[in-house]
Amino acid sequence: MSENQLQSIFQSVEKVSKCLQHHLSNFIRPADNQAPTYRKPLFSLPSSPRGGLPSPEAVSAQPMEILKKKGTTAAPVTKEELGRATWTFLHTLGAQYPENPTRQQKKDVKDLMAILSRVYPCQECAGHFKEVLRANPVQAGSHAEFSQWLCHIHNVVNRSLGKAIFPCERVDSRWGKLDCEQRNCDVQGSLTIFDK
Ligand SMILES: Cc1cc2nc3c(=O)[nH]c(=O)nc-3n(C[C@H](O)[C@H](O)[C@H](O)COP(=O)(O)OP(=O)(O)OC[C@H]3O[C@@H](n4cnc5c(N)ncnc54)[C@H](O)[C@@H]3O)c2cc1C
Repeated sequence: MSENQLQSIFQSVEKVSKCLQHHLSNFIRPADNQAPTYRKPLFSLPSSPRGGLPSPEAVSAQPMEILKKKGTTAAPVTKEELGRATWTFLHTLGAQYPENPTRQQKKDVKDLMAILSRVYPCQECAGHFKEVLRANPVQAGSHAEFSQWLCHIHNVVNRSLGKAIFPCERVDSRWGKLDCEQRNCDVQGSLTIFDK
């Protein structure tokens, strides 16, 4: 391949990179009081020799450079933060769960709980959750059944941690449906259980 062809390929990549950079800047914003620190494309042609080719080090170092400059190096997540985020996910799933779930939807939430009890990224919690599921098999025949079951198992975990028991009759007022324009996020249930 000639040097001109290579040059043309890298120019195309640079264009895509600039476009990506523009989109990424929507996700990695500097704090309000900080000036933007990084405006180069993720992948750019240096004005140095090597026939216009960027060094591999320069390319691979750029994303980390962005992270360092933006001060977004990850801090460890606590067990409590992980727990709150997971319960938010699960109760929101319960709030969105349809009145008449399809067979597939019922299977999916059962599988999800089983998988969660295996891969939950806190070993002690995962082991505990496995026992909770064994003693309290998933009930997902309807919205009410599933959201009440989630409330119940959350209370089982609460009790084991010495936390207050949540009144499950209030679960629908604590955990609403996802706030989404024109209910675009609603999960559709079947009219009959034999749809799928
Ligand atoms: C599957 C799973 C297993 C876990 N196992 C362990 C474990 O073994 N050991 C451990 O230390 N931590 C465990 N955790 C984390 C623990 O449950 C808490 O999330 C964490 O201690 C933070 O508690 P919190 O008091 O902030 O509120 P959380 O218990 O996280 O609850 C968040 C919010 O949910 C609401 N809420 C509380 N109870 C209910 C309920 N029954 N129904 C509906 N809404 C409710 C309240 O408004 C509360 O503020 C587990 C989490 C999950 C998701």
